[in-house]
Amino acid sequence: MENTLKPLRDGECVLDVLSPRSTPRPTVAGGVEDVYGEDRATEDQLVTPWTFSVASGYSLLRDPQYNKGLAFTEKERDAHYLRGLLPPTVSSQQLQEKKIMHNIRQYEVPLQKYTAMMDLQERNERLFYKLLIDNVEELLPIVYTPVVGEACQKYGSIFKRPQGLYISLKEKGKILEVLKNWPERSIQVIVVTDGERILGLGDLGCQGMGIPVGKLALYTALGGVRPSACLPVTIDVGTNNEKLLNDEFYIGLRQKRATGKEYYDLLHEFMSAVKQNYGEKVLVQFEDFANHNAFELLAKYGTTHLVFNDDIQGTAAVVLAGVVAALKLIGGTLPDHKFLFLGAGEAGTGIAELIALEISKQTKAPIEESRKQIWLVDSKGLIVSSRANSLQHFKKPWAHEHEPVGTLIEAVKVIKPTVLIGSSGVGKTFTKEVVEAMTANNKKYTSIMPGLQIPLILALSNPTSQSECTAEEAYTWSEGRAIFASGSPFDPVEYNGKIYYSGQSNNAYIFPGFGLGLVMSGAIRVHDDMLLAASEALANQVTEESYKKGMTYPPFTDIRKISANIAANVAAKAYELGLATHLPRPENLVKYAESCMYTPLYRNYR
Ligand SMILES: NC(=O)C1=CN([C@@H]2O[C@H](COP(=O)(O)OP(=O)(O)OC[C@H]3O[C@@H](n4cnc5c(N)ncnc54)[C@H](OP(=O)(O)O)[C@@H]3O)[C@@H](O)[C@H]2O)C=CC1
Ligand SMILES: CC(=O)C(=O)O
Ligand SMILES: [Mg+2]
Repeated sequence: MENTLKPLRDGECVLDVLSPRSTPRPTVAGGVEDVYGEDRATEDQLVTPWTFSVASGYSLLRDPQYNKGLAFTEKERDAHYLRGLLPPTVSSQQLQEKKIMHNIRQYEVPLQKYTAMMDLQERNERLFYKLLIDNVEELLPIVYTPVVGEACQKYGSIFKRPQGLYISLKEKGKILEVLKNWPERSIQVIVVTDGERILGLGDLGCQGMGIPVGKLALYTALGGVRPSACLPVTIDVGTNNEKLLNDEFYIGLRQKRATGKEYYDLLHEFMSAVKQNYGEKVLVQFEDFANHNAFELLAKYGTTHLVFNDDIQGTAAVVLAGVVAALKLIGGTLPDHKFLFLGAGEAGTGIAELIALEISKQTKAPIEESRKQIWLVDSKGLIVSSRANSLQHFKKPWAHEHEPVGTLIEAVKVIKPTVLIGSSGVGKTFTKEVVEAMTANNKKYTSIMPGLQIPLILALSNPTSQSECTAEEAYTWSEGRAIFASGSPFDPVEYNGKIYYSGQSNNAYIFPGFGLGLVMSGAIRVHDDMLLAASEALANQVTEESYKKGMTYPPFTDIRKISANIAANVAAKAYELGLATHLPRPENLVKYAESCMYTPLYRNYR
């Protein structure tokens, strides 16, 4: 029998274990003798967790990377010791997909659909990705926002098997060894969280793991990065969430969050180990860190590592793309518009800065000038110069000269923005009064040019429960005038006999293609111009059909093509900036991106 052993790590040796296939001896009870004596061991006796790894027979069926279930052909069943381990039927991948989609659709509770998808990922990776790619609009809300939010809240209860690396304070001093415990060696993309700001749900500690797992599933399904090159990581420094600390099923460290030096030392050890283990070209995506750490980590590691903060930078690129695309519907040029944000954290200030950068590029005015048409409201009201001394550093550039304004509704009335962006993480904050005031402010434009649809309202906060308003509220309260998009998806809405479609303004449009562009060009650093390149590529993919529906984003059904275009534009910028190391530059970068993309079709086994 030919057993194909998985590659060993450097310095490892094969233990000459007894294969269960070698001379099994019948026992009195009619079973097979327990050659290791494990079944007879008591809890107090030490035993060795013997294991062997072969890509054939029973273990092949339990290896999600290679398992094909009923799709193993007759020939493969013979060649790989599968006879009798499967029922006689041979299915196609299409039939398997049809069956599982049918089963998933039977579940009424979204979390059941989520666990069904995670179980599939654990069982048959290629089938999981085939489902996700072919049914992206239906399954994205399950493996990603909003359902992944609920999954994180209940992660301890639904936890079955680890899907990523858990690096806690207990691993301090050993992080390089911990990385080596992960079975895959050639990692290209790491998504890491410390669980402190999971979507708009706050501190979920170690249970934030659902986010890197979900984001990386999208890296593969939407961006074509192969699954074995993706590594989800959760850094566990404790949690300040009392509910979790008192939950008997909580899976993380039961302590308050470490801060200051202890926190930064652990993060530094992690970042150093990552570079040492995977090299300079591994992409580290920071995800859902609280803003008191996120900006600092990005600034610190942006000059030494290939890092990217999705919440600050990915969100900025997706929103800029949506606004630029929306100009066809709302009229004017980007510099003509006035922006008001509710929420001045990672997403809010990140978006504001990229919009200001793009305005500066277009007007050739200094960025300080461009910032003046962008206003932000935080939990204490409008950010104005009289507050400058008490503001966090990332808010300071937005402290414009103005009287203090305490509430959003007052700010809408005095600033009179054409674009309103919600990035506060607090649901229901775009009230009827706010949407009506936005609409009234912009009535004069729409009456002069009836073709225009103003205002543009983006309710970015996730999951759906935290959305600043619903699509129905936006359309109804604006009497059908608003262009609306949201971070989590909403179904089409009927208002006054017309169907209104809203887009999903979510960084999921950007990070998979952005990451692919970095990986395929061998980029060593991220540059703001690459974000502008990604944003431009996305805006250019919005079709006439989408515009006709009032949407400022292309459909997710086209996402692989969109990601290839984003990747190509990002890679082109990396080459132009001299930050690409994969030389020579491929001539046709879109074709090259497509050729790099993982496809989930089954492969034939010899
Ligand atoms: N659609 C998408 O692709 C993305 C969506 N998001 C979503 O955006 C939200 C915010 O994320 P992020 O920016 O990282 O979070 P941060 O915690 O960094 O920022 C939140 C901001 O909202 C402000 N805020 C909180 N409550 C209120 C309130 N009641 N009124 C006014 N302002 C308030 C905070 O004010 P203060 O500073 O005074 O505390 C802070 O400025 C989350 O729900 C997240 O899911 C994030 C990234 C991408
Ligand atoms: C989408 C995303 O990254 C967030 O809500 O945090
Ligand atoms: Mg995020």
